[in-house]
Amino acid sequence: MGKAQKKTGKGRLDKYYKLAKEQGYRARSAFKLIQLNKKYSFLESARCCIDLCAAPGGWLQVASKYMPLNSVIVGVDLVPIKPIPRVVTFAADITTTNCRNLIRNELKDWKADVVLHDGAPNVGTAWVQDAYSQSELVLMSLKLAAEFLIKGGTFVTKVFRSVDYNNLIWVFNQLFGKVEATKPPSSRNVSAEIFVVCRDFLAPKHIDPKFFDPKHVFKDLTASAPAEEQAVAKNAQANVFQPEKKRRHRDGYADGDYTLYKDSGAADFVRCQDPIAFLGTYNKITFKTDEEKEWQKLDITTLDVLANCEDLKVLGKGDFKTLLKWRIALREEIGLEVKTKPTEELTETVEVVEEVDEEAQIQTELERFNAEAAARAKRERRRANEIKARTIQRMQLRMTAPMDIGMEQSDAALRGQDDIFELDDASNALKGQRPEAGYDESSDEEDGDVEGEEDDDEALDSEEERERKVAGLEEELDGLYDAYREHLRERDAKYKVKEARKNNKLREETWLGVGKGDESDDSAAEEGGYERVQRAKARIGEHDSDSSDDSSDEASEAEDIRVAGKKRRRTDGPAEGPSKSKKARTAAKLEEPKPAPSLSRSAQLWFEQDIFAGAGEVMVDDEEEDEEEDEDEDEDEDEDEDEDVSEEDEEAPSGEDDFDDFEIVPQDQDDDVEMWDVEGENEDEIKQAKIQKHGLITAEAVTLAQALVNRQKTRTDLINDGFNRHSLNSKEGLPSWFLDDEQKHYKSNLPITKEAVAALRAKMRALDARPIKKVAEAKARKKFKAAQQLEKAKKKAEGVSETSDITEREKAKQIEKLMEKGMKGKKRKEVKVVVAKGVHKGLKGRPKGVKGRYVMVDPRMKKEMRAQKRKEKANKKRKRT
Ligand SMILES: C[S@@+](CC[C@H](N)C(=O)[O-])C[C@H]1O[C@@H](n2cnc3c(N)ncnc32)[C@H](O)[C@@H]1O
Repeated sequence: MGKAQKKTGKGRLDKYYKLAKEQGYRARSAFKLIQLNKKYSFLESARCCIDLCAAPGGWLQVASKYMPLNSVIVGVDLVPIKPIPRVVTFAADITTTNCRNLIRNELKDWKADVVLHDGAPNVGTAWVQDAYSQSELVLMSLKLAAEFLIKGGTFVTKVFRSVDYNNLIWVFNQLFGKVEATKPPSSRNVSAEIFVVCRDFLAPKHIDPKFFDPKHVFKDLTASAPAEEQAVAKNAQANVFQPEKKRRHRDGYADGDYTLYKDSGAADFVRCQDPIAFLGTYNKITFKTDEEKEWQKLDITTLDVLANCEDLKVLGKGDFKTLLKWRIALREEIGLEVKTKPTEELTETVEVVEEVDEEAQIQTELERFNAEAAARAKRERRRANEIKARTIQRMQLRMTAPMDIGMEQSDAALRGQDDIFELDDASNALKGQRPEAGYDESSDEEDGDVEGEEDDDEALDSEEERERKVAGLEEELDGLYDAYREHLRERDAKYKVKEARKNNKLREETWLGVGKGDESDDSAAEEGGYERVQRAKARIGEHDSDSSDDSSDEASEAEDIRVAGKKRRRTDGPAEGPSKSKKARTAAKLEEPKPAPSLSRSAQLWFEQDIFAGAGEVMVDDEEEDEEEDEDEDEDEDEDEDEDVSEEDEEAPSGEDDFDDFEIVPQDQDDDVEMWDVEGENEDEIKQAKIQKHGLITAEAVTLAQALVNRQKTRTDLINDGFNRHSLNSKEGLPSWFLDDEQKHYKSNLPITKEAVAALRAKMRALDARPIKKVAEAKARKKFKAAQQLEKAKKKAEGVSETSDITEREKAKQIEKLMEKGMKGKKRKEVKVVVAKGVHKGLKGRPKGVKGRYVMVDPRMKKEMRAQKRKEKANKKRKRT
């Protein structure tokens, strides 16, 4: 610590770091002592102070500033401390007698009023091997304090939140009248450090040496060790059940365990009694020993399993399940888990020796015993399952916290000890069939069973047993996951918004296909998209053959689709051909009775998809196009496209032609308005106008438009493309966590071409290049002023030319000057920038050799600002790539 550390990240930007720099303190920690002293005022009245672990000397500086002038201040640290006025320093280890002697020599028979300790074991490669942990260092500093403090003196020390904390406080209380723990504002919240101010030293004549013996203090008072272990196990379980949630080490690190990264051998995982806690604790499962390497080659050790073992911290629930299943299979493979044989098999062994009457009797006895034991085991299992189910239900009803279940899980884990029993006889084998994690789906079926019936034999099958174990685990994980989500939903408003957004997005992303307009969403969802399209096509085809028939609902729906489509098609049908002039087309359109702009529900569903967002521009309306004819360069494109469309229409068979007659209407995400809503007419127009104004704004829409324009695709192709594996996915019966995962990672790939992205980018760049209103105004002002100045100069020049008392040559010179001035405008006064370094450092008043206006700049600030700009630039680049 004594070494100057590179102040980067949090340190650099920290307010106290800057303050320390400004005020000349060697370390930001100086403010901790200032704030502690502000609260307890122990420095002002002190005449002698010892600072243990004092390098680089921040606290010593504070002590020297706040203590009376002629006071004695002694600082000790492993590393030498640069001299500080009025302060004596030593380089020594505070845990050694040498250090004690050095202080004694310095103080003679003086006693210290204050002993300070801000030590932290030097963090380095030897951290774990360091003989003295932080708590031990505190105890050692307390020992020195007890030796040098005056009665009523103050001892200030830094401790870390850890299991030793309470023990230390207990010892402090034995030696001091008042003990208070506090965290000064300058101590970072992320740091686990707390400062304990022990006042009113009791100075007992005899102090029990055990108070300073780490082994004794931390052993005798460590009553909380089992509790801590439990907490660690609980945390570990929570890591598995809720991998998304990050936990803080509120209790500090486990004693002697200061690393975040932990790995462990596969053998430990397979043999441990609490696999869930194991998965939550370690980062990696390794295969180092010969035995483990053998396991790696087994068939059950799939690539998935191996990949999961690599980094446990990134796994989801599904991955954890895979590992748990693998563990069970491996345990069976190596004989740790007893593969329980069906009772029939066991009985057969006895049947071999049937001749002997006595043995037959034994066999019947054994059979009876087996059946009884099985029934008992089953009853127990059922009871446990009922309790578990009830708890999960309670949890879902928010009557109990997920933590409770976690605790039960640990109970279950304890029960897992059954696994290690070697069951040699039949009865033991039957007892050992208790599932590892309680809740069992099959329990409901079993409820109906008559105990001791023959089905029991089947239930004892080892495969089934394993299945049940896995099912139990899965059930439990699912229950916990649901509860966790529920809990999140309750607590986090943002989560609700996220969920809502997710649902909306889901609606957008799903390719819903075409269904009956009057069908409810639910029924539509049950049906495959393809069938719906086929039916819609068929309906439209029917309608074509009899276009005047408006009696049936279906036909009227098809008619509406057709009429709506006509509104869009500038050619008004294939018969008119692409060559028809715009005006003629417009006239024809005006003659036609204006159709209702609304779409059938099916069309709405279809065009709600993201891919059609902004596509309205492609299907530009005649009138609108005419209006903007002269200003929009996209227009040509539009025209081309429309011509394509009409050509295509000509080629298409009549049924398909009519089906193509959809109007592309951009829909609001939440637009659940009925399709026949006439009021929506205006709204649609507004939306169309918006699209017209802003153009295609998504890369998907541009891609589609380009594909249509380049004749790479027809609209029928696009519709057919819409039916992919995603459109017919059934989500029935899938667990919620799986669906959540799917939503995140399993997404349909909408086509986006490089060209489309480039086109959009170019459009955006063109937009960016346009000056904003203010800039344009400023430029105009500048121009106006320049013109005014020129005008003025001209007038002056005229005046000069009219004067008769100077020669022509002088006149010409003066006019030239005036015009030059008028052209250039007013010159800005230059401001010289003077960097406050070298001879200019700390200068007051005008620097030497600098004339005119000047500004002094701090070199540090300049550097920092440059660094900041550099960082921002790098960040932007990173984001772009
Ligand atoms: C956080 S720094 C102290 C900062 C100091 N209070 C200041 O304001 O400048 C902790 C110091 O404890 C010192 N240290 C750690 N173990 C020590 C030991 N056994 N004896 C003496 N100093 C020790 C380290 O060398 C380090 O300089």
